[in-house]
Amino acid sequence: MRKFQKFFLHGGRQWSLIMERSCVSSLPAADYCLRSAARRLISLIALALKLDEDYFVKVGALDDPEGFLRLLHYPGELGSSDEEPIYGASAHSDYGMTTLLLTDGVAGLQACVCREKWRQPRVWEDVPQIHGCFIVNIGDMMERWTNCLFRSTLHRVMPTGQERYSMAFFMDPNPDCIVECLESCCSESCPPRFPAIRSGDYFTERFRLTYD
Ligand SMILES: O=C(O)CCC(=O)C(=O)O
Ligand SMILES: [Fe+2]
Repeated sequence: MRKFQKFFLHGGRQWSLIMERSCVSSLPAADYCLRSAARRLISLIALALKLDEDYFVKVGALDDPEGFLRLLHYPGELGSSDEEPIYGASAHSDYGMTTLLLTDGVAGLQACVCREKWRQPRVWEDVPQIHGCFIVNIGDMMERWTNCLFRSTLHRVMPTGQERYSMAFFMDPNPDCIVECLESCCSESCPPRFPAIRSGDYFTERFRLTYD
C-alpha cells in the first residue's frame, strides 16, 4: 500500500477536513475491484433480506455516481497525556450502504459493540485486519432501509504512535435514490423508525452537522 503513498489523504487532527473525494484515476484497478466486490456484497445483502438480488439496482441505488474510494494516511502522533487523544478518526458511522476497508495492519481501528450505539458508556473492541479480508461496515442508509435490522457500525481510529495507512471504499447510494423502510423490515408492531429520505439530502445534512 505504501507505494501509493502520494495519493493518501492525511489523517490525525486534519481528519475532519477530509471531505473531498480521492483522485482514483491512478488506481483504476483497485477502484474497479472494490466497486465490483461492493456490488456483489450488496446483492448478497438483498438476498439476506429476502429481496431480489438486484433490488438495490432496481431502486436506482447503484446508478452512477455511486461510491468512492478514500485513501487515508495517519501520521501516528500521540499528543501529550493531559490532552484528549488525537483521534485518527473520532467516533462515527459511515453514511452510505456499506464500506469495504483495507488497512496496512497497523492497529487503531475500534468498533463499538453495543447494540444502541449512542448509549453511554460505550464498549469498544479492536478490529484487526485479517490478511486477505475486507473489514466491512454497514452504513446509515442500510440501517434506514432495514429499520435497524442491520445497524450502522460506530467506529473510530485511535492513535497508537505508529504511522498508519488505510483504503476505504464507500458504497453510497446514488444521491437521487429514495431510501425508505423495506416492507420486509417493518410491521404493525415494528413501524418504520425513519421517514423516507433522498440519499443526497441525507448526506448533505450529515456533512453540514459534521463540518459546520
Ligand atoms: O482508517 C480506518 O481504519 C477507518 C477510516 C474510516 O472509518 C473512514 O474513513 O470513514
Ligand atoms: Fe468510517
